[in-house]
Amino acid sequence: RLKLPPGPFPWPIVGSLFIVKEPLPIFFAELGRKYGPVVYFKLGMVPTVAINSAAAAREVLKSRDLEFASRPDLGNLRQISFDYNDLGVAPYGETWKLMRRVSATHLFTPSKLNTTASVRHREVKAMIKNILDEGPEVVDLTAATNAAVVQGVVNLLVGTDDKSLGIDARSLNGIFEKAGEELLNVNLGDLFPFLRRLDVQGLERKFKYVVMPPIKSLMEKIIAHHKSSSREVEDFVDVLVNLNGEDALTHIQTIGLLSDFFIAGINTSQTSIDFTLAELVRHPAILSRAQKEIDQVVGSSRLVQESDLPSLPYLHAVIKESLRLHPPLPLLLPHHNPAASKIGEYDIPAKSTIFVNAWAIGRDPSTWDRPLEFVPERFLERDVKLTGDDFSLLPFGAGRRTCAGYLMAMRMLPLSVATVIQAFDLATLEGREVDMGESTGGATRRNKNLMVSATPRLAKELYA
Ligand code: HEM
Repeated sequence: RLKLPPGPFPWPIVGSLFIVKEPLPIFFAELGRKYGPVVYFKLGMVPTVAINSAAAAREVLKSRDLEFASRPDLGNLRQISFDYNDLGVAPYGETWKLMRRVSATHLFTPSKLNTTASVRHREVKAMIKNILDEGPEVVDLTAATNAAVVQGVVNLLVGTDDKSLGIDARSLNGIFEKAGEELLNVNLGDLFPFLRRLDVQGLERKFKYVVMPPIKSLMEKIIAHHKSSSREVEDFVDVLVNLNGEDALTHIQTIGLLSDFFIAGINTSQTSIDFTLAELVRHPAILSRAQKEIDQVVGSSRLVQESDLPSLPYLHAVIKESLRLHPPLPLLLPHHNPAASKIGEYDIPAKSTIFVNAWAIGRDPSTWDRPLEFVPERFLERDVKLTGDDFSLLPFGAGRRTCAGYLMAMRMLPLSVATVIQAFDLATLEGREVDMGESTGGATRRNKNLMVSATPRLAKELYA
């Protein structure tokens, strides 16, 4: 007899579907308070486990990492990944290993990232120019930073600054945003496998015939352009089309990997910059301490550079605190165990979907003192790394499926925040508080754009 983790009663066929409430991270945390850190339930017919403690997360992502390193086979994911010819949602196996190796050895190495630092510096300059042009009294900081992130990531990936490409970053991002929205639709075939082949809602047909063709043809245009021209700074496509030997990717794998980077890299970066700036605007003393640190290390005659980042420990503490409270992917990406496994004393049936609740773990009162308060100082006293070796802080996940873009994200995020606060004194608009309302599910976003006053702090020529 299996010893399953505790959880709500599984009704035949529907399981616990009727008690599920959005937002899922909060719902799973509530289940955790009732049943314990490892909760078992059925979403429709699918065995599902919610992990709400650092100790249980350590077991899933470290001790039994290999057993839980796959992803569930979901209809929408299959379509968006060109039939799992990708990295982010491919099952654990040979394609995933190839994609991961290519990403780790050819794209996200420190030396490769150094060669593209100029692209990121250009984009943060665009960010502060956007803010200056709008300010100083009323600035939509979310819009200004989001636009620069899109431009920056897209330039790093496909080099849209190369005018002969004839594609602009915003419209390219637009087609991925649409695909991202479609991804959020619950596919009944995933919950009730006997419906799978029928595609009763037509979601998979929509992906196949409406959503994916424009993505595929744009990616094909971009790849063809890169094969016949070169750029000053090598972008990701340049690297991918020149791979050879055992690292060479097929045409569809190149498209799948690039699409992953668009989907995984843009929203997460925008959300984390936006939340961090919102917390700083809400906490003027913390903002001022972070600005002082930058002033001391960088001065005011030049803008902060990526090479300055290691000398800014308080800035890093601010970033960690923001990611602790507001992980952009609060449930990571779903994990999956193809074979039966265990977590602690409990049996986990084969083919379960595992949600690691990074949101709840980051707010766990048994780990964090004053868990709901924004206190960056806690990370000056306690060195907790973001790379998943401390399982109480998991914004990037951990183990084999940890974020592939971590090194790039941890350049873009601190650089963007540091440049904005070095260049501007930010304050809430008179009489208004920062609205921290968020919609959270698979991914989190603040509901309202961050409106602030932004008074320049540096000489005019630095904003040009
Ligand atoms: C602050 C920004 C970011 C955060 C918080 C973040 C967070 C995450 C998380 C939580 C996962 C899932 C880990 C798991 O399932 O265990 C993930 C996976 C991934 N991320 Fe990120 N990410 C960020 C930025 C980026 C960027 C900039 C890129 C690339 C351009 C990227 C590419 C990926 C990919 C490809 C995966 C799938 C890895 C796999 O399944 O093997 N991410 N990320």
